[in-house]
Amino acid sequence: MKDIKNFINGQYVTNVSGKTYEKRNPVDNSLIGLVHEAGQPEVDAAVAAARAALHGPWGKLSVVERCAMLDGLVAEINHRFDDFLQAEVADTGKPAHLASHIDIPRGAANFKIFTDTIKNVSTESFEMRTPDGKTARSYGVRTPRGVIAIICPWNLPLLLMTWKCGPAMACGNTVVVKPSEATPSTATLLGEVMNKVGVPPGVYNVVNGFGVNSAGSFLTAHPGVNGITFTGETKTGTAIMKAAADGIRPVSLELGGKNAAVVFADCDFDNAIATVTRSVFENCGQVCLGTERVYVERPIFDKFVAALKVKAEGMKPGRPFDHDTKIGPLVSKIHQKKVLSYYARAKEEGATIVFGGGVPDMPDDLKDGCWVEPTIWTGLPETASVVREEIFGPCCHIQPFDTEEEAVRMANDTKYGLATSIYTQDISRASRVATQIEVGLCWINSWFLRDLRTPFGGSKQSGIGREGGLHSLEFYTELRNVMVKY
Ligand SMILES: NC(=O)c1ccc[n+]([C@@H]2O[C@H](COP(=O)([O-])OP(=O)(O)OC[C@H]3O[C@@H](n4cnc5c(N)ncnc54)[C@H](O)[C@@H]3O)[C@@H](O)[C@H]2O)c1
Ligand SMILES: O=C/C=C/C=C(\O)C(=O)O
Repeated sequence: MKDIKNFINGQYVTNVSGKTYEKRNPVDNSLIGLVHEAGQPEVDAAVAAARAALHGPWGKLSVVERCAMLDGLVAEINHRFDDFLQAEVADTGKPAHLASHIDIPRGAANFKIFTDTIKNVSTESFEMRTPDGKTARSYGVRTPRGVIAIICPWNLPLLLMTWKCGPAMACGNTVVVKPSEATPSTATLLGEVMNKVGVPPGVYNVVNGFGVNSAGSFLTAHPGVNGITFTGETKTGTAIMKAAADGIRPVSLELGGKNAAVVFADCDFDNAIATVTRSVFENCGQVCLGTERVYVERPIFDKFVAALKVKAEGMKPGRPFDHDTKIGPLVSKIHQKKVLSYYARAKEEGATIVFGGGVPDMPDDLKDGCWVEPTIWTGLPETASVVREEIFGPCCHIQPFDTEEEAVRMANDTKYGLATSIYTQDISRASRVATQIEVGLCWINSWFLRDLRTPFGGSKQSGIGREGGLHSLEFYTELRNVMVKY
């Protein structure tokens, strides 16, 4: 059984309170280990260590020296690929082939993209004539923002944590990470790698625990934190934004979504089916960019529904390392209960259940896992709960449409604005629709393809700010203007 501790000032520590909580395997509900919950003392110690590290050897490194150290981190994460894979799969239950193609490679890539970016960043300079006839020149100076609080969700634990840690550290900040209570292992494991490559103590810290009245809220309320970057539910984003207001700390928020796929009759049908299958069911539907609303032009509606049903029927649930496993469990019993409540709601509201809607019949040794069936609904109005509210499970509602205007109107009819995918071979129409959809991320004939230099983030109630490439500098650095007269 694992003993999952906090990582503060380069040391693995438990806590003053002695409080622990169980981490269970979502596949079969077996006990993975005990997590030592960080309380106020541990959060205080982590923030103090991060503050001290800013003024120690870390703060004295040049950009090139800092990036060289982080490139060593990239190599060591790749060297310990299997350790991270085992830890992530144990925490989440996700299929190993998914984690080995998405989650773990991004753990390294999310540092590499920012060491490459930061080494080549310039700032602007202007010259002006002064009133007394002399000259003045301005130039920009970027400095680290300071101690960054990083609060992460459970669906892509290593990917989403390093997506914040990478730019934060490449820009010279120090960090205190609060992983999700459901998935503490990879963030905690990364501490070993930080020590191995010589990242000074206090630069990277991990406090495990929950949100309210636990490590999460202690961290966001801490006056020693200079910025908060958060990924999680929109309602949590609201709470964190309120906490950040005291002391006027900036936030970067990646929040919830209720993403649409818009499928036109002229699409490459096989590509559309294959890609929507991924965007609905991949990671057991636990991807913020995932599709829960599918709009299909009427001439191909029946054909599309039938084809997606065949894909859902082929989604064999199973253990992460079984080669024929196509879908894993949800991350926890709590989340399984939430998703099943929406399955029940859809039935009550009169949905046609094309496939799924319940719990799969699992072998005895897996029956206690957090399993749900991949599910497809049709026949509901746009006002139905499963069409309006984020479920974050392997399910979608498919709605026909007759005109482009109707499709755009329905896709935009949500408080969220995270991601959309559009399927058509008419590039003019694709561009026309993409510029009307109110989201931060729009894929055409594709989904979840990522160029890490591009701006990533949500509109409306799906987030604040953009992270990726140069865009991350806005949050992770302070830009100072210096003017000299001569
Ligand atoms: N936009 C994105 O890039 C993105 C990516 C992944 C997940 N998400 C969203 O995250 C949600 C699923 O993840 P989740 O269930 O872990 O989200 P969540 O909001 O319940 O928790 C996220 C993190 O916040 C912490 N937390 C909760 N309340 C807090 C508080 N008051 N103060 C400080 N910390 C607090 C939790 O402990 C956890 O570490 C979904 O809504 C999904 O859409 C968004
Ligand atoms: O579940 C949400 C996925 C988010 C993905 C990213 O933040 C990324 O690919 O950088």
